[in-house]
Amino acid sequence: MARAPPSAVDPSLPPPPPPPPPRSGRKLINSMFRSGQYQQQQHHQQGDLDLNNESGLHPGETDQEQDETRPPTTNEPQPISTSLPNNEKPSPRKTIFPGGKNLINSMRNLSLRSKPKVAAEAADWEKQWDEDDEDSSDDEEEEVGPLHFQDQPVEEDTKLPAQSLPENQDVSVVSTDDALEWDTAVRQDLEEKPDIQMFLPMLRVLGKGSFGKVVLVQKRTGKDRGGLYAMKILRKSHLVKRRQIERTKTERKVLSLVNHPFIMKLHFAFQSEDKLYLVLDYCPGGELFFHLSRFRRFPERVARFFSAELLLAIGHIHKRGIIFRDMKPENVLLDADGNVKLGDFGLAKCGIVHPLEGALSMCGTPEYMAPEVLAQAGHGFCVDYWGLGMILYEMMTGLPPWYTTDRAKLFRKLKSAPLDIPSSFSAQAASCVSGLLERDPRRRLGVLGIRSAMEHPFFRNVNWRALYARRVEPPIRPCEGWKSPESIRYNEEMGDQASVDDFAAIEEINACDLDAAVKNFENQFTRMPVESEDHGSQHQAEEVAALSELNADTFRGFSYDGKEHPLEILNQDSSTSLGSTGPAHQVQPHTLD
Ligand SMILES: Nc1ncnc2c1ncn2[C@@H]1O[C@H](COP(=O)(O)OP(=O)(O)OP(=O)(O)O)[C@@H](O)[C@H]1O
Repeated sequence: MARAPPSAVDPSLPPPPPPPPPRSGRKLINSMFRSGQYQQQQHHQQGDLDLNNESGLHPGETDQEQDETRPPTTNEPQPISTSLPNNEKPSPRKTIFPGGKNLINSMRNLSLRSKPKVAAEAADWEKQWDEDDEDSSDDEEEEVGPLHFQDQPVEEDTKLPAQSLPENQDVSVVSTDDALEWDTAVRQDLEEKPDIQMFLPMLRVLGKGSFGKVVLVQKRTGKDRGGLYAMKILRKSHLVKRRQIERTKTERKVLSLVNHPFIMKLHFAFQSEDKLYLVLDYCPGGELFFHLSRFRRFPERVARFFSAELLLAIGHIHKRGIIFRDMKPENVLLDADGNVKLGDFGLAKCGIVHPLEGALSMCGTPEYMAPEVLAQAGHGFCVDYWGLGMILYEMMTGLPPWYTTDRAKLFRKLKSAPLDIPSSFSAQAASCVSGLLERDPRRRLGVLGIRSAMEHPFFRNVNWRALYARRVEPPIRPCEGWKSPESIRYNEEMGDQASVDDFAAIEEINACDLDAAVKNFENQFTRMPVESEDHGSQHQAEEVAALSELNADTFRGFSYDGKEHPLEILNQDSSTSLGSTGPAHQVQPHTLD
Protein backbone atom coordinates (compact mmCIF):
# COMPACT_ATOMS: atom_id res chain seq x y z
CA MET A 1 0.00 0.00 0.00
CA ALA A 2 1.45 3.28 -1.04
CA ARG A 3 1.14 6.20 1.30
CA ALA A 4 1.77 9.77 0.45
CA PRO A 5 5.38 10.65 1.12
CA PRO A 6 6.03 12.87 4.07
CA SER A 7 5.94 16.40 2.99
CA ALA A 8 6.88 19.72 4.14
CA VAL A 9 5.83 22.46 6.34
CA ASP A 10 3.55 25.14 7.57
CA PRO A 11 2.66 27.43 4.66
CA SER A 12 3.82 30.43 6.60
CA LEU A 13 7.29 29.02 6.16
CA PRO A 14 8.72 29.15 2.67
CA PRO A 15 7.68 26.40 0.25
CA PRO A 16 9.21 22.97 0.80
CA PRO A 17 12.89 23.12 0.15
CA PRO A 18 14.77 20.15 -1.22
CA PRO A 19 16.18 17.71 1.29
CA PRO A 20 19.32 18.68 3.15
CA PRO A 21 22.76 17.58 2.15
CA PRO A 22 23.87 14.15 3.27
CA ARG A 23 25.66 13.75 6.57
CA SER A 24 28.98 14.24 4.84
CA GLY A 25 27.51 17.56 3.74
CA ARG A 26 26.67 18.32 7.33
CA LYS A 27 30.26 17.90 8.24
CA LEU A 28 31.12 20.25 5.45
CA ILE A 29 28.59 22.71 6.72
CA ASN A 30 30.43 22.68 9.99
CA SER A 31 33.66 23.36 8.23
CA MET A 32 31.89 26.13 6.37
CA PHE A 33 30.87 27.62 9.72
CA ARG A 34 34.47 27.50 10.65
CA SER A 35 35.77 29.13 7.52
CA GLY A 36 33.11 31.77 7.54
CA GLN A 37 31.68 30.57 4.23
CA TYR A 38 28.41 29.79 5.86
CA GLN A 39 27.93 33.34 7.01
CA GLN A 40 28.81 34.50 3.54
CA GLN A 41 26.14 32.35 2.06
CA GLN A 42 23.64 33.45 4.65
CA HIS A 43 24.45 37.02 3.85
CA HIS A 44 23.82 36.40 0.15
CA GLN A 45 20.48 34.84 0.86
CA GLN A 46 19.25 37.28 3.43
CA GLY A 47 15.55 37.69 3.11
CA ASP A 48 14.89 34.16 2.02
CA LEU A 49 13.30 33.52 5.37
CA ASP A 50 11.36 36.40 6.75
CA LEU A 51 12.21 36.50 10.42
CA ASN A 52 9.41 38.93 11.01
CA ASN A 53 6.85 36.71 9.43
CA GLU A 54 4.47 36.43 12.31
CA SER A 55 1.30 35.86 10.33
CA GLY A 56 0.87 32.40 11.76
CA LEU A 57 -0.62 30.97 8.61
CA HIS A 58 -1.58 27.37 8.94
CA PRO A 59 -2.75 24.53 6.79
CA GLY A 60 -5.85 25.30 4.88
CA GLU A 61 -5.51 29.03 5.39
CA THR A 62 -4.57 31.27 2.56
CA ASP A 63 -3.16 34.69 2.55
CA GLN A 64 -2.68 36.25 -0.82
CA GLU A 65 -0.85 39.19 0.60
CA GLN A 66 1.50 36.88 2.35
CA ASP A 67 2.27 35.08 -0.89
CA GLU A 68 2.88 38.30 -2.70
CA THR A 69 5.24 39.60 -0.10
CA ARG A 70 7.26 36.42 -0.18
CA PRO A 71 10.57 36.66 -1.85
CA PRO A 72 10.73 35.15 -5.33
CA THR A 73 11.06 31.38 -5.46
CA THR A 74 14.63 31.62 -6.57
CA ASN A 75 15.44 33.14 -3.22
CA GLU A 76 13.67 30.44 -1.25
CA PRO A 77 16.02 28.61 1.06
CA GLN A 78 17.90 25.85 -0.62
CA PRO A 79 19.92 23.21 1.06
CA ILE A 80 23.24 24.65 1.90
CA SER A 81 25.49 24.21 -1.05
CA THR A 82 28.60 22.26 -0.36
CA SER A 83 30.37 23.81 -3.29
CA LEU A 84 30.53 27.53 -2.82
CA PRO A 85 32.66 29.36 -5.33
CA ASN A 86 36.14 29.68 -3.97
CA ASN A 87 36.36 33.31 -4.87
CA GLU A 88 33.66 34.26 -2.37
CA LYS A 89 35.41 35.70 0.60
CA PRO A 90 33.99 34.89 3.98
CA SER A 91 32.45 37.86 5.68
CA PRO A 92 32.65 38.07 9.45
CA ARG A 93 29.52 37.79 11.46
CA LYS A 94 28.12 41.08 12.40
CA THR A 95 27.30 42.43 15.81
CA ILE A 96 24.12 44.21 15.10
CA PHE A 97 22.10 44.55 18.25
CA PRO A 98 21.10 48.15 18.62
CA GLY A 99 22.70 49.49 21.71
CA GLY A 100 24.90 46.41 21.85
CA LYS A 101 26.09 44.95 25.08
CA ASN A 102 25.02 47.88 27.19
CA LEU A 103 21.43 47.50 26.19
CA ILE A 104 21.49 43.80 26.94
CA ASN A 105 23.05 44.43 30.30
CA SER A 106 20.61 47.13 31.13
CA MET A 107 17.79 44.76 30.21
CA ARG A 108 19.20 42.16 32.55
CA ASN A 109 19.26 44.54 35.44
CA LEU A 110 15.71 45.70 35.22
CA SER A 111 13.59 44.71 38.12
CA LEU A 112 10.78 42.20 37.96
CA ARG A 113 7.63 43.66 36.59
CA SER A 114 4.40 42.19 37.67
CA LYS A 115 2.85 40.09 34.92
CA PRO A 116 -0.28 38.72 36.49
CA LYS A 117 -1.65 37.06 33.37
CA VAL A 118 1.50 35.19 32.50
CA ALA A 119 2.21 34.27 36.09
CA ALA A 120 -1.31 33.03 36.59
CA GLU A 121 -1.14 30.88 33.50
CA ALA A 122 2.21 29.45 34.46
CA ALA A 123 0.89 28.62 37.91
CA ASP A 124 -2.20 27.10 36.39
CA TRP A 125 -0.14 24.99 34.06
CA GLU A 126 2.19 23.91 36.84
CA LYS A 127 -0.76 22.80 38.92
CA GLN A 128 -2.09 20.85 35.97
CA TRP A 129 1.31 19.35 35.45
CA ASP A 130 1.42 18.09 39.02
CA GLU A 131 -2.03 16.63 38.63
CA ASP A 132 -0.99 14.95 35.40
CA ASP A 133 1.93 13.41 37.20
CA GLU A 134 -0.41 11.89 39.73
CA ASP A 135 -2.98 10.78 37.21
CA SER A 136 -2.00 10.90 33.59
CA SER A 137 -5.57 10.57 32.34
CA ASP A 138 -6.79 13.57 30.44
CA ASP A 139 -10.42 12.65 30.78
CA GLU A 140 -11.55 15.78 32.49
CA GLU A 141 -9.54 18.02 30.27
CA GLU A 142 -11.66 20.51 28.46
CA GLU A 143 -11.81 19.59 24.78
CA VAL A 144 -10.28 22.33 22.74
CA GLY A 145 -9.42 22.06 19.09
CA PRO A 146 -5.86 22.36 17.89
CA LEU A 147 -4.39 25.72 18.68
CA HIS A 148 -2.13 27.57 16.37
CA PHE A 149 1.18 28.63 17.65
CA GLN A 150 0.52 32.09 16.50
CA ASP A 151 2.14 35.20 17.73
CA GLN A 152 -0.04 38.10 18.70
CA PRO A 153 1.35 41.58 18.45
CA VAL A 154 3.29 41.90 21.67
CA GLU A 155 3.42 45.12 23.54
CA GLU A 156 6.88 46.52 23.88
CA ASP A 157 8.30 44.73 26.87
CA THR A 158 11.88 43.75 27.09
CA LYS A 159 12.18 43.53 30.81
CA LEU A 160 13.75 40.39 32.08
CA PRO A 161 12.35 38.96 35.29
CA ALA A 162 14.91 39.28 38.04
CA GLN A 163 16.84 36.04 38.18
CA SER A 164 19.52 36.82 40.67
CA LEU A 165 19.80 34.65 43.73
CA PRO A 166 20.72 36.65 46.81
CA GLU A 167 24.32 35.95 47.73
CA ASN A 168 23.59 34.24 51.01
CA GLN A 169 20.42 32.44 50.11
CA ASP A 170 20.42 28.71 50.53
CA VAL A 171 19.51 27.93 46.97
CA SER A 172 19.04 24.26 47.65
CA VAL A 173 15.51 25.07 48.76
CA VAL A 174 14.61 25.95 45.19
CA SER A 175 13.91 22.44 44.08
CA THR A 176 14.63 19.89 46.76
CA ASP A 177 11.03 18.93 47.19
CA ASP A 178 10.54 18.26 43.52
CA ALA A 179 13.62 16.13 43.30
CA LEU A 180 12.19 13.70 45.82
CA GLU A 181 9.42 12.66 43.49
CA TRP A 182 10.26 9.56 41.56
CA ASP A 183 6.79 8.79 40.39
CA THR A 184 7.51 7.97 36.79
CA ALA A 185 4.59 6.18 35.29
CA VAL A 186 5.55 2.77 34.03
CA ARG A 187 3.68 0.64 31.59
CA GLN A 188 1.69 -1.94 33.48
CA ASP A 189 0.13 -3.53 30.46
CA LEU A 190 3.06 -5.44 29.05
CA GLU A 191 3.35 -9.07 29.91
CA GLU A 192 6.15 -9.81 27.51
CA LYS A 193 9.79 -10.43 28.11
CA PRO A 194 11.47 -8.53 25.31
CA ASP A 195 14.14 -9.97 23.10
CA ILE A 196 15.53 -9.34 19.66
CA GLN A 197 13.23 -11.90 18.00
CA MET A 198 10.31 -9.65 18.79
CA PHE A 199 11.67 -7.02 16.40
CA LEU A 200 13.13 -8.98 13.50
CA PRO A 201 13.70 -8.40 10.69
CA MET A 202 15.10 -4.94 11.19
CA LEU A 203 13.80 -2.45 8.65
CA ARG A 204 16.18 0.45 8.04
CA VAL A 205 19.24 2.10 9.53
CA LEU A 206 18.31 5.54 10.87
CA GLY A 207 21.65 6.79 12.06
CA LYS A 208 24.90 5.98 13.72
CA GLY A 209 26.20 7.21 17.03
CA SER A 210 29.64 6.90 18.47
CA PHE A 211 29.04 3.44 19.87
CA GLY A 212 26.45 1.81 17.71
CA LYS A 213 23.62 2.37 15.37
CA VAL A 214 19.92 3.11 15.53
CA VAL A 215 17.58 1.07 13.36
CA LEU A 216 13.90 1.22 12.56
CA VAL A 217 12.10 -1.89 13.75
CA GLN A 218 8.54 -3.12 13.92
CA LYS A 219 7.16 -5.06 16.82
CA ARG A 220 6.12 -8.43 15.46
CA THR A 221 4.29 -9.93 18.41
CA GLY A 222 2.13 -8.99 21.35
CA LYS A 223 -0.16 -6.10 22.07
CA ASP A 224 1.65 -3.40 20.16
CA ARG A 225 2.24 -5.65 17.17
CA GLY A 226 2.91 -3.63 14.05
CA GLY A 227 4.15 -0.55 15.92
CA LEU A 228 7.35 1.12 14.77
CA TYR A 229 10.22 1.73 17.16
CA ALA A 230 13.77 3.02 17.00
CA MET A 231 16.17 0.42 18.32
CA LYS A 232 19.56 1.60 19.51
CA ILE A 233 22.08 -1.21 19.25
CA LEU A 234 25.34 -0.90 21.14
CA ARG A 235 28.19 -3.37 20.88
CA LYS A 236 29.43 -4.24 24.34
CA SER A 237 32.99 -4.51 23.11
CA HIS A 238 32.91 -0.90 21.86
CA LEU A 239 31.60 0.32 25.17
CA VAL A 240 34.27 -1.50 27.09
CA LYS A 241 37.02 -0.34 24.82
CA ARG A 242 35.90 3.22 25.09
CA ARG A 243 34.91 3.19 28.73
CA GLN A 244 31.32 3.95 27.95
CA ILE A 245 29.57 1.44 30.14
CA GLU A 246 28.50 3.97 32.74
CA ARG A 247 27.30 6.34 30.09
CA THR A 248 25.06 3.65 28.65
CA LYS A 249 23.75 2.66 32.04
CA THR A 250 22.93 6.28 32.76
CA GLU A 251 21.07 6.63 29.51
CA ARG A 252 19.03 3.54 30.15
CA LYS A 253 18.35 4.53 33.76
CA VAL A 254 17.28 8.08 32.99
CA LEU A 255 15.12 7.06 30.04
CA SER A 256 13.15 4.73 32.26
CA LEU A 257 12.72 7.43 34.91
CA VAL A 258 11.15 10.06 32.69
CA ASN A 259 7.71 10.19 31.19
CA HIS A 260 6.87 13.31 29.25
CA PRO A 261 5.31 14.16 25.88
CA PHE A 262 8.49 15.92 24.75
CA ILE A 263 11.01 13.32 25.87
CA MET A 264 11.85 10.13 24.02
CA LYS A 265 10.33 7.17 25.77
CA LEU A 266 12.14 3.94 26.46
CA HIS A 267 9.89 0.94 25.90
CA PHE A 268 12.28 -1.95 26.36
CA ALA A 269 15.93 -2.64 27.07
CA PHE A 270 17.51 -6.06 26.67
CA GLN A 271 20.84 -7.60 25.84
CA SER A 272 22.48 -10.46 24.04
CA GLU A 273 25.93 -11.83 24.61
CA ASP A 274 27.61 -9.08 22.65
CA LYS A 275 25.06 -6.26 22.30
CA LEU A 276 22.77 -3.98 24.28
CA TYR A 277 19.42 -2.91 22.84
CA LEU A 278 17.31 0.10 23.74
CA VAL A 279 13.87 0.20 22.14
CA LEU A 280 12.65 3.78 21.95
CA ASP A 281 9.81 5.84 20.54
CA TYR A 282 10.39 6.16 16.84
CA CYS A 283 10.67 9.86 15.91
CA PRO A 284 9.86 9.94 12.18
CA GLY A 285 10.29 13.71 12.00
CA GLY A 286 14.06 13.31 12.24
CA GLU A 287 16.49 15.62 13.96
CA LEU A 288 15.71 19.28 14.56
CA PHE A 289 19.15 19.85 13.07
CA PHE A 290 17.95 18.26 9.81
CA HIS A 291 15.13 20.81 9.52
CA LEU A 292 17.26 23.70 10.67
CA SER A 293 19.80 22.93 7.98
CA ARG A 294 17.02 22.93 5.38
CA PHE A 295 15.65 26.28 6.45
CA ARG A 296 18.99 27.71 7.52
CA ARG A 297 17.27 29.54 10.37
CA PHE A 298 13.80 29.62 11.80
CA PRO A 299 11.43 32.54 12.13
CA GLU A 300 11.09 33.65 15.72
CA ARG A 301 7.70 32.06 16.27
CA VAL A 302 9.06 28.69 15.13
CA ALA A 303 12.06 29.01 17.43
CA ARG A 304 9.68 29.98 20.22
CA PHE A 305 7.55 26.89 19.68
CA PHE A 306 10.45 24.47 19.84
CA SER A 307 12.14 26.23 22.74
CA ALA A 308 8.88 26.32 24.71
CA GLU A 309 8.46 22.55 24.29
CA LEU A 310 12.09 22.01 25.25
CA LEU A 311 11.60 24.19 28.29
CA LEU A 312 8.80 21.89 29.46
CA ALA A 313 10.99 18.85 28.84
CA ILE A 314 13.80 20.40 30.88
CA GLY A 315 11.39 21.26 33.67
CA HIS A 316 10.26 17.64 33.81
CA ILE A 317 13.72 16.15 34.14
CA HIS A 318 14.81 18.80 36.63
CA LYS A 319 11.78 18.02 38.71
CA ARG A 320 13.09 14.49 38.88
CA GLY A 321 16.53 15.61 39.94
CA ILE A 322 18.11 14.99 36.55
CA ILE A 323 20.21 17.34 34.47
CA PHE A 324 20.62 16.72 30.74
CA ARG A 325 23.95 18.47 30.01
CA ASP A 326 23.99 17.94 26.25
CA MET A 327 21.47 20.34 24.75
CA LYS A 328 22.05 20.70 21.00
CA PRO A 329 19.85 20.46 17.91
CA GLU A 330 21.18 16.97 17.11
CA ASN A 331 19.67 15.65 20.33
CA VAL A 332 16.22 17.04 19.62
CA LEU A 333 14.09 14.87 17.37
CA LEU A 334 10.61 15.48 16.04
CA ASP A 335 7.69 13.10 16.29
CA ALA A 336 5.29 12.53 13.41
CA ASP A 337 3.30 15.65 14.28
CA GLY A 338 6.33 17.91 14.61
CA ASN A 339 6.54 18.06 18.39
CA VAL A 340 9.97 17.71 19.95
CA LYS A 341 11.38 14.61 21.61
CA LEU A 342 14.49 15.22 23.63
CA GLY A 343 16.82 12.22 23.42
CA ASP A 344 20.35 10.99 24.11
CA PHE A 345 20.64 11.01 27.88
CA GLY A 346 24.17 9.64 27.91
CA LEU A 347 25.57 12.65 29.73
CA ALA A 348 22.64 13.15 32.06
CA LYS A 349 23.13 13.05 35.80
CA CYS A 350 20.69 12.03 38.50
CA GLY A 351 20.38 13.21 42.07
CA ILE A 352 20.71 16.93 41.40
CA VAL A 353 18.69 19.11 43.75
CA HIS A 354 20.36 22.46 43.24
CA PRO A 355 20.51 24.98 40.37
CA LEU A 356 24.23 25.57 40.76
CA GLU A 357 25.72 22.50 42.39
CA GLY A 358 25.74 18.73 42.40
CA ALA A 359 27.89 17.88 39.40
CA LEU A 360 31.53 18.58 38.70
CA SER A 361 32.40 16.81 35.48
CA MET A 362 33.71 18.66 32.51
CA CYS A 363 31.38 17.16 29.90
CA GLY A 364 29.11 18.13 27.05
CA THR A 365 29.60 19.20 23.48
CA PRO A 366 32.31 21.88 23.40
CA GLU A 367 30.37 24.39 21.33
CA TYR A 368 27.48 24.28 23.79
CA MET A 369 29.26 24.03 27.13
CA ALA A 370 28.18 26.34 29.92
CA PRO A 371 30.90 28.54 31.44
CA GLU A 372 30.50 26.94 34.87
CA VAL A 373 31.11 23.53 33.28
CA LEU A 374 34.22 24.80 31.55
CA ALA A 375 35.42 26.34 34.78
CA GLN A 376 34.73 23.06 36.60
CA ALA A 377 33.24 25.16 39.33
CA GLY A 378 30.36 22.77 39.91
CA HIS A 379 27.07 22.88 38.11
CA GLY A 380 23.40 22.10 38.59
CA PHE A 381 20.11 22.69 36.78
CA CYS A 382 21.31 25.96 35.30
CA VAL A 383 23.50 24.23 32.71
CA ASP A 384 20.38 23.20 30.81
CA TYR A 385 19.07 26.75 30.68
CA TRP A 386 22.37 27.73 29.11
CA GLY A 387 21.92 24.86 26.62
CA LEU A 388 18.40 26.05 25.84
CA GLY A 389 19.77 29.53 25.17
CA MET A 390 22.34 28.08 22.78
CA ILE A 391 19.69 26.13 20.86
CA LEU A 392 17.36 29.13 20.74
CA TYR A 393 20.14 31.31 19.36
CA GLU A 394 21.14 28.66 16.83
CA MET A 395 17.55 28.21 15.67
CA MET A 396 17.26 31.93 15.01
CA THR A 397 20.62 32.46 13.34
CA GLY A 398 21.66 29.09 11.92
CA LEU A 399 24.69 28.55 14.11
CA PRO A 400 25.58 28.66 17.78
CA PRO A 401 27.06 31.80 19.28
CA TRP A 402 30.84 32.08 19.59
CA TYR A 403 31.38 29.36 16.99
CA THR A 404 34.95 28.64 15.95
CA THR A 405 36.89 25.47 15.18
CA ASP A 406 39.82 26.50 17.25
CA ARG A 407 39.05 24.71 20.50
CA ALA A 408 41.10 26.98 22.74
CA LYS A 409 39.60 30.05 21.12
CA LEU A 410 36.12 28.57 21.45
CA PHE A 411 36.55 28.06 25.18
CA ARG A 412 37.94 31.57 25.60
CA LYS A 413 34.98 32.99 23.71
CA LEU A 414 32.49 30.92 25.68
CA LYS A 415 34.00 32.29 28.85
CA SER A 416 34.23 35.96 28.01
CA ALA A 417 33.38 37.13 24.47
CA PRO A 418 30.41 39.47 24.15
CA LEU A 419 27.21 37.92 22.86
CA ASP A 420 26.37 39.19 19.38
CA ILE A 421 22.65 39.50 18.92
CA PRO A 422 21.46 40.24 15.37
CA SER A 423 19.17 43.22 14.99
CA SER A 424 16.58 40.88 13.47
CA PHE A 425 15.85 39.51 16.94
CA SER A 426 12.83 41.08 18.59
CA ALA A 427 13.50 42.78 21.89
CA GLN A 428 11.82 39.89 23.69
CA ALA A 429 13.94 37.29 21.91
CA ALA A 430 17.11 39.26 22.56
CA SER A 431 16.21 39.54 26.21
CA CYS A 432 15.40 35.83 26.50
CA VAL A 433 18.55 34.66 24.73
CA SER A 434 20.78 36.99 26.72
CA GLY A 435 19.04 35.93 29.94
CA LEU A 436 19.59 32.25 29.19
CA LEU A 437 23.16 32.89 28.07
CA GLU A 438 24.01 34.83 31.23
CA ARG A 439 27.44 33.55 32.21
CA ASP A 440 26.86 33.82 35.91
CA PRO A 441 24.46 30.95 36.62
CA ARG A 442 23.20 32.76 39.73
CA ARG A 443 21.77 35.42 37.45
CA ARG A 444 20.73 33.18 34.58
CA LEU A 445 17.13 33.04 33.38
CA GLY A 446 15.77 29.85 34.92
CA VAL A 447 17.86 29.87 38.09
CA LEU A 448 14.67 30.32 40.09
CA GLY A 449 13.04 27.37 38.37
CA ILE A 450 11.20 26.58 35.18
CA ARG A 451 8.38 28.93 36.02
CA SER A 452 10.64 31.95 36.03
CA ALA A 453 11.67 31.09 32.47
CA MET A 454 8.09 30.42 31.38
CA GLU A 455 7.13 33.88 32.59
CA HIS A 456 9.65 35.61 30.35
CA PRO A 457 8.00 38.04 27.89
CA PHE A 458 9.37 36.00 24.98
CA PHE A 459 6.92 33.24 25.97
CA ARG A 460 4.10 35.62 26.82
CA ASN A 461 1.61 34.24 24.31
CA VAL A 462 2.35 30.62 24.91
CA ASN A 463 -0.60 28.66 26.18
CA TRP A 464 1.41 26.28 28.33
CA ARG A 465 -1.41 23.93 29.17
CA ALA A 466 -2.34 23.51 25.53
CA LEU A 467 1.29 23.10 24.57
CA TYR A 468 1.83 20.40 27.18
CA ALA A 469 -1.31 18.62 26.02
CA ARG A 470 0.02 18.76 22.43
CA ARG A 471 -2.94 20.81 21.34
CA VAL A 472 -0.83 23.53 19.78
CA GLU A 473 -0.25 22.92 16.12
CA PRO A 474 3.47 22.54 15.40
CA PRO A 475 4.94 24.91 12.81
CA ILE A 476 6.67 22.15 10.85
CA ARG A 477 4.78 19.04 9.92
CA PRO A 478 7.52 16.63 8.99
CA CYS A 479 5.40 13.62 8.08
CA GLU A 480 2.34 15.11 6.50
CA GLY A 481 0.35 12.47 4.66
CA TRP A 482 2.17 9.58 6.30
CA LYS A 483 0.14 7.33 8.53
CA SER A 484 2.00 5.62 11.31
CA PRO A 485 0.92 2.06 12.14
CA GLU A 486 -0.08 3.38 15.56
CA SER A 487 -2.47 5.93 14.10
CA ILE A 488 -3.90 3.27 11.81
CA ARG A 489 -4.37 0.96 14.75
CA TYR A 490 -6.07 3.73 16.73
CA ASN A 491 -8.54 4.36 13.93
CA GLU A 492 -9.10 0.66 13.55
CA GLU A 493 -9.95 0.37 17.21
CA MET A 494 -12.40 3.21 16.71
CA GLY A 495 -14.09 1.14 14.00
CA ASP A 496 -12.96 3.09 10.97
CA GLN A 497 -13.39 0.64 8.07
CA ALA A 498 -10.89 2.27 5.73
CA SER A 499 -8.31 1.97 8.42
CA VAL A 500 -9.08 -1.65 9.07
CA ASP A 501 -7.89 -2.31 5.54
CA ASP A 502 -4.81 -0.23 6.20
CA PHE A 503 -4.21 -2.11 9.39
CA ALA A 504 -4.10 -5.40 7.56
CA ALA A 505 -1.23 -3.95 5.60
CA ILE A 506 0.84 -2.59 8.44
CA GLU A 507 2.22 -5.96 9.31
CA GLU A 508 3.60 -6.27 5.83
CA ILE A 509 5.16 -2.90 5.60
CA ASN A 510 6.47 -2.51 2.07
CA ALA A 511 9.46 -0.67 0.69
CA CYS A 512 7.40 2.31 -0.35
CA ASP A 513 5.94 2.71 3.12
CA LEU A 514 9.39 2.35 4.55
CA ASP A 515 10.75 5.07 2.30
CA ALA A 516 7.95 7.31 3.52
CA ALA A 517 8.62 6.37 7.14
CA VAL A 518 12.29 7.35 6.97
CA LYS A 519 11.96 10.35 4.70
CA ASN A 520 13.46 12.69 7.30
CA PHE A 521 16.62 10.68 7.74
CA GLU A 522 19.71 10.82 5.66
CA ASN A 523 20.01 8.48 2.69
CA GLN A 524 23.49 7.48 3.57
CA PHE A 525 22.03 5.66 6.58
CA THR A 526 18.62 4.61 5.37
CA ARG A 527 20.12 2.95 2.31
CA MET A 528 22.68 0.99 4.29
CA PRO A 529 22.22 -2.75 4.47
CA VAL A 530 20.51 -3.06 7.79
CA GLU A 531 22.30 -6.15 9.02
CA SER A 532 25.76 -5.16 7.84
CA GLU A 533 28.38 -5.86 10.46
CA ASP A 534 32.11 -5.63 10.48
CA HIS A 535 33.37 -9.17 10.76
CA GLY A 536 36.99 -8.59 9.81
CA SER A 537 39.41 -10.90 11.53
CA GLN A 538 41.19 -8.10 13.38
CA HIS A 539 37.88 -6.75 14.56
CA GLN A 540 36.83 -10.17 15.81
CA ALA A 541 40.09 -10.69 17.63
CA GLU A 542 39.74 -7.31 19.35
CA GLU A 543 36.18 -8.05 20.25
CA VAL A 544 36.99 -11.38 21.85
CA ALA A 545 39.73 -9.69 23.87
CA ALA A 546 37.47 -6.85 24.94
CA LEU A 547 34.58 -9.09 25.88
CA SER A 548 36.84 -11.20 28.03
CA GLU A 549 37.24 -8.11 30.23
CA LEU A 550 33.57 -8.22 31.01
CA ASN A 551 32.42 -10.11 33.99
CA ALA A 552 28.95 -11.44 34.32
CA ASP A 553 27.82 -8.45 36.38
CA THR A 554 28.84 -5.68 34.01
CA PHE A 555 25.44 -5.17 32.42
CA ARG A 556 23.31 -6.62 35.18
CA GLY A 557 20.08 -4.71 35.50
CA PHE A 558 20.19 -3.40 31.95
CA SER A 559 17.14 -5.28 30.72
CA TYR A 560 13.88 -3.41 31.07
CA ASP A 561 10.36 -4.42 30.27
CA GLY A 562 8.74 -1.14 31.16
CA LYS A 563 7.56 -2.40 34.53
CA GLU A 564 10.28 -2.03 37.09
CA HIS A 565 9.95 0.59 39.77
CA PRO A 566 12.24 3.56 39.24
CA LEU A 567 13.55 3.25 42.78
CA GLU A 568 14.98 -0.15 41.91
CA ILE A 569 17.00 1.53 39.23
CA LEU A 570 18.24 4.23 41.53
CA ASN A 571 19.49 1.68 43.98
CA GLN A 572 21.70 0.09 41.39
CA ASP A 573 25.34 0.98 41.48
CA SER A 574 25.96 4.08 39.43
CA SER A 575 29.51 4.92 40.34
CA THR A 576 31.34 6.58 37.52
CA SER A 577 34.47 5.11 36.06
CA LEU A 578 34.94 6.90 32.83
CA GLY A 579 38.14 7.39 31.02
CA SER A 580 38.89 10.42 28.92
CA THR A 581 38.39 8.75 25.55
CA GLY A 582 35.05 9.54 24.04
CA PRO A 583 33.32 10.47 20.85
CA ALA A 584 35.01 13.20 18.89
CA HIS A 585 32.18 15.67 19.26
CA GLN A 586 31.56 15.23 22.94
CA VAL A 587 33.68 15.66 25.97
CA GLN A 588 33.11 12.89 28.44
CA PRO A 589 33.26 13.48 32.16
CA HIS A 590 36.83 13.96 33.33
CA THR A 591 36.13 14.01 37.02
CA LEU A 592 33.84 12.08 39.23
CA ASP A 593 30.53 13.75 39.90
N1 LIG B 1 14.19 7.50 18.75
C1 LIG B 1 14.72 7.77 17.57
N2 LIG B 1 13.93 7.87 16.47
C2 LIG B 1 14.47 8.14 15.27
N3 LIG B 1 15.78 8.32 15.06
C3 LIG B 1 16.61 8.23 16.09
C4 LIG B 1 16.15 7.95 17.40
N4 LIG B 1 17.20 7.94 18.23
C5 LIG B 1 18.28 8.21 17.48
N5 LIG B 1 17.94 8.38 16.19
C6 LIG B 1 18.83 8.68 15.07
O1 LIG B 1 19.98 7.89 15.18
C7 LIG B 1 21.15 8.71 15.23
C8 LIG B 1 22.17 8.11 16.16
O2 LIG B 1 21.67 8.21 17.48
P1 LIG B 1 22.57 7.93 18.75
O3 LIG B 1 21.78 8.34 19.96
O4 LIG B 1 23.11 6.57 18.71
O5 LIG B 1 23.81 8.76 18.50
P2 LIG B 1 24.14 10.29 18.63
O6 LIG B 1 23.30 10.90 19.68
O7 LIG B 1 24.09 10.91 17.28
O8 LIG B 1 25.64 10.17 19.03
P3 LIG B 1 26.28 9.91 20.40
O9 LIG B 1 25.59 8.77 21.04
O10 LIG B 1 27.64 9.61 19.98
O11 LIG B 1 26.10 11.19 21.12
C9 LIG B 1 20.67 10.07 15.67
O12 LIG B 1 21.49 11.06 15.14
C10 LIG B 1 19.26 10.13 15.11
O13 LIG B 1 19.27 10.64 13.80
